[in-house]
Amino acid sequence: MIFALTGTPGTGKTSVARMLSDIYDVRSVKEIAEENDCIIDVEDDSLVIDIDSLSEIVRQFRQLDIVIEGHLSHLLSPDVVIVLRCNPKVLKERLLNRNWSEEKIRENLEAEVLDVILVESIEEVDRVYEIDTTDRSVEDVAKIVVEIIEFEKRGIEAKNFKPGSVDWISVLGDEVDDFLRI
Ligand SMILES: Nc1ncnc2c1ncn2[C@@H]1O[C@H](COP(=O)(O)OP(=O)(O)O)[C@@H](O)[C@H]1O
Repeated sequence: MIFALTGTPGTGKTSVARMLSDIYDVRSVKEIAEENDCIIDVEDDSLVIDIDSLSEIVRQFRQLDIVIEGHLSHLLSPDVVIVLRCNPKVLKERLLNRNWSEEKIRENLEAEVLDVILVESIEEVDRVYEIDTTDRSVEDVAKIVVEIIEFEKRGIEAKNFKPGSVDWISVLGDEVDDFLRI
């Protein structure tokens, strides 16, 4: 089975994937794209990837149990998608530590507020989970991901962490304008 670990940049995919790599075969979208010559371009330190070719390649992994980490992983025809979420106020602090342009940070915060990756995942795949990482340690998030994977490997839907629990617009209230290009 192919498990996609996705989410807006800064939500903790790399950190959680590092913990999972002791248990599962974990690959990043970036490394699979590099190994298979699927990188079209690099724009503002983001990769432009040939998603169709990469999806074809990823299909070969279906016989294995593999976790693919990256904010495009949900677009590679996985069996299950796990979306990490993070309160935009916390996410903003994390992204400010990257030498990204203000515009790029705002775009990513806007995407998190508007559930962009969750919506894309639901459009792509039936089995989608959503974990709010805001007040959880990396270890706790990794434990939840393992629980979901182990349930799904047995053909059982993990009842907790189904999409719909996160609503940043309500949480942010009047502050939401600060995170949207208004
Ligand atoms: N659950 C968490 N609690 C506290 N800090 C976290 C958590 N997850 C990630 N971080 C921190 O947030 C930053 C971004 O994490 P990272 O794993 O690089 O995110 P992504 O791979 O989604 O871009 C890192 O500094 C990391 O240490």
